[in-house]
Amino acid sequence: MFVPAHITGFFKIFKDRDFLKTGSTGAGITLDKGVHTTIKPGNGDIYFNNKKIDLSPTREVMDYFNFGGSYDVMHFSDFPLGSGLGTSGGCALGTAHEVFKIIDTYKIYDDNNYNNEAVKIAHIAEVKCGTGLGDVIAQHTKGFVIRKKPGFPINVEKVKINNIDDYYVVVEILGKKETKNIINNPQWIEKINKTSDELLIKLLKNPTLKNFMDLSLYFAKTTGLISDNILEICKDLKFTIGASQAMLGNTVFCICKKEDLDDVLSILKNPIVCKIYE
Ligand SMILES: Nc1ncnc2c1ncn2[C@@H]1O[C@H](COP(=O)(O)OP(=O)(O)O)[C@@H](O)[C@H]1O
Ligand SMILES: CC(C)(COP(=O)(O)O)[C@@H](O)C(=O)O
Repeated sequence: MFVPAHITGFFKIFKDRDFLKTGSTGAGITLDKGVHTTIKPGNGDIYFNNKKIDLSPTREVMDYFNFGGSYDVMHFSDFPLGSGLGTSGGCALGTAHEVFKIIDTYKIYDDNNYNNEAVKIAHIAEVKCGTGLGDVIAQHTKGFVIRKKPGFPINVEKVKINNIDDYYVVVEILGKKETKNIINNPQWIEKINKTSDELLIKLLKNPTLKNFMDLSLYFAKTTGLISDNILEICKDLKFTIGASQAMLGNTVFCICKKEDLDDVLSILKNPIVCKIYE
């Protein structure tokens, strides 16, 4: 199962005793790169790019199904963990889908039921582990996704992108950032939430990629989440549709048209070229 990476530009945090009501509002885009997950008979081990690790959201999904003992989960990811590209969410959602395929060999569930249950299980795993709030819902929806309400029932707007093939998303990963250190910190929550309310309204009024990028950079700067280094890179990339810091990572991302791609690649040191994935 392939689950696309997801870049959040801006978001607001909602915590609730009910994990299904916990989540985030905000906006982001999914990419044609992400994480492929398979499951095979084994000992309950988790592998990430062939390295055995105990990845908490994946473990959470396996435990939900009491799946620990007899299968291994293999994640093959285009991006490292901790880069603000929804990799943990992709691992959780891919695991949930693959487990469903195995446990329901008699097709008791119809595909739509699969989908809904897999998304809920993966979302709960992310929220419980502190590794995400809205990625799974965005990765399930795919494309340019505005999340209007947190958690479930899912309430999102999938924005139609005309001439989607004209756009490139270029990312550069400059380091790691643990999501849980931000979304569980009261000071950060306060900064994030007082900034993001107006942004959602502004984007819904003018749902363009340009406006998304402008609002994302405003969010990254106003909350203080953006690093000085990434802020400088974003200034160098102002000729593009827009550039900002992927939330929550130490990663810069920009959206550009094909005619500007070579100039972007000349500025970034280790660029990864992606497309928007719907
Ligand atoms: N080597 C590792 N072993 C176990 N867990 C890891 C390892 N490297 C990263 N992780 C975990 O992966 C998760 C990454 O989630 P997150 O910070 O949300 O990053 P992302 O933006 O990739 O989703 C964190 O819980 C982190 O502790
Ligand atoms: C921004 C974030 C809270 C974390 O995203 P990541 O670092 O990619 O796990 C995301 O889950 C969201 O709610 O939009």
